[in-house]
Amino acid sequence: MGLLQNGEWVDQWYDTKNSGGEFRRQDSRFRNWLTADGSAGPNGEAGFKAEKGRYHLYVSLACPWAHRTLIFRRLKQLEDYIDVTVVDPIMLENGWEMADPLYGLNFLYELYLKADPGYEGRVTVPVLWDKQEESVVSNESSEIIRMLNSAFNHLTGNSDDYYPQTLREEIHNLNHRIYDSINNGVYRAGFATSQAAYDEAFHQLFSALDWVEERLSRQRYLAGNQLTEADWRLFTTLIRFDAVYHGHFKTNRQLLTEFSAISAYVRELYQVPGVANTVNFDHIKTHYYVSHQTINPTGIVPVGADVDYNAPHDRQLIG
Ligand SMILES: N[C@@H](CCC(=O)N[C@@H](CS)C(=O)NCC(=O)O)C(=O)O
Repeated sequence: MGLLQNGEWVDQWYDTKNSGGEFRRQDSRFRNWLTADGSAGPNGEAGFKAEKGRYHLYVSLACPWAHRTLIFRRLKQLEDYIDVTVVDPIMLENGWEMADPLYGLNFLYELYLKADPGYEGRVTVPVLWDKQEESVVSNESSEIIRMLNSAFNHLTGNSDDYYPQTLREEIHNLNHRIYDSINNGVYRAGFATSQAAYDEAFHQLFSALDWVEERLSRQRYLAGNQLTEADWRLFTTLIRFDAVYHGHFKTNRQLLTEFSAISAYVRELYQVPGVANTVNFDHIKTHYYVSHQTINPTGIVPVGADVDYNAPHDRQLIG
């Protein structure tokens, strides 16, 4: 685990010394948008037009942020339009490693340097790469899924919409609360290096999960009766919860299987056609337990319970 400084890779764990033991996530730096006609998106530069075969996704199957982009690639039938490289699950002193099909690189940081030799900071997945410009379109999953949601519709004919105009305000509110307390909340608990920082993250996480449980016991999806990006963003954290976060990140007030609405909801999303193929528990468990040596120095991967995500969910009875 490390970062780029002055054009060099430096092996370094997260620095929590200046923030009272709190983990603070670095903002993503590449923020352009791929659009149907190549016009500029909400931020970044223009010139990234949706085209078959032009873009490549670098993902980790372990990573909840990267997982979102794989789900959208599948739901939006983009497999023939955007190809994918999966990095190795174990991330140690060299950061993410891979057998790169495009340039024969071994490390993801080399790709970042190719895009920008002056890049400073952490080297993260997902990366949406433009083969034509040989640069990164975006390394921010929340924006990549919005691009995939609509930019290729005219090419694929798939107009399924997970970010509908009428629900946007609701989706923003949900995302805001869920990002801080749940998606990033599990990391804030797991990477905390002071009791106070851990306690705060732990309580925020479970109070948010209680709120989600209550909501999902009344309605089928987070924003009502329609499946939206807010659900997919939450799903990739929930599916990792019992296998990894509960033990490894010490988010152990209870297992997710002990929340009845949430666990049925996770099963429903898991059973959406194509989604189960994007979930790889082997990569998920190996990555966290083996890569985070400061948290789990023995590198032993706990076996855990066998949860049947294919069991009936009966969510169609709600709402
Ligand atoms: N805000 C980013 C976060 C991406 C991220 O932090 N990915 C993790 C893996 S789950 C990573 O690559 N970490 C490497 C590091 O921090 O050095 C997004 O949503 O795309």
